[in-house]
Amino acid sequence: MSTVLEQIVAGVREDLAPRESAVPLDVIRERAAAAPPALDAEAALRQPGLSLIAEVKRSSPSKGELATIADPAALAAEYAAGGATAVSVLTEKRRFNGSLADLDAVRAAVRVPLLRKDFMVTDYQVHEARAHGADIVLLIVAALPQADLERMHALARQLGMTVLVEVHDEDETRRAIDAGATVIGVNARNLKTLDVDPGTFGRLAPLVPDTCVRVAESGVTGPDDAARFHAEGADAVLVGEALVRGEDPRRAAQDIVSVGAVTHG
Ligand SMILES: O=C(O)c1ccccc1NCC(=O)[C@H](O)[C@H](O)COP(=O)(O)O
Repeated sequence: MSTVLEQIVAGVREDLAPRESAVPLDVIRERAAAAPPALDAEAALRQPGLSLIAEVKRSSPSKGELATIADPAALAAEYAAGGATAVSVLTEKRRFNGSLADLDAVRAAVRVPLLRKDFMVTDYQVHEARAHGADIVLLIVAALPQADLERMHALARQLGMTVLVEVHDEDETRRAIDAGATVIGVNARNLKTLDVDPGTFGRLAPLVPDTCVRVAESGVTGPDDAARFHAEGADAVLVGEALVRGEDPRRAAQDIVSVGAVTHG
């Protein structure tokens, strides 16, 4: 029996085929090269305090529909107004009900760095992310053989993007470091079983070199969780469900960002 992650990746590959036919690799490459330069998301995430990567997430395999989000650009603008350092846009269609059109709409609406959140398994998707204005791409170690991880990491860096390399266990953390990752996301969610273990970040963060940006991903329900991850060494938290389910996403973003507020003087 295949895992949830394998099923998602199989669907992603199927959905990719018609896009590759409509816009061949050499064309998407040219579009990526012609896009306005990527914002330096890594530098933004390295600022003192706790950074928030706020996610536009309609649905998920674990929870089904989370929020309708008729206007992803308006939601992203609220996140940015609330102090989010970056906005993550899920572009996977089948399980998350996202799209590249969402990424385009958010790109047009906000000036903060944008993460294309998808299941990246080909170089084509990396060029595609850049062509649609992404400043950050996610590479999930569990979804990639090491050679692909290293090649796609290098490609995204060549295109000027920041790469968020996602891990869930010790071996994946070592593989991320070997691939040259400088921004490592520890996902509390096991993408094979969907179980969320809040202790994952605390266990793996000490294995991540101090030179890397450490991001705590998944299961952050609000400022208390964010404060705990910050105390355990997180430079940033990636939050989806808690923000999209709330009544006031700007306020919810502010509450998380204020956890790491740096006081001067
Ligand atoms: O969210 C899921 O159920 C999920 C299932 C399988 C693969 C990936 C999944 N989520 C992607 C993410 O990494 C999260 O959207 C992100 O970390 C935010 O998580 P949360 O704050 O718990 O919504």
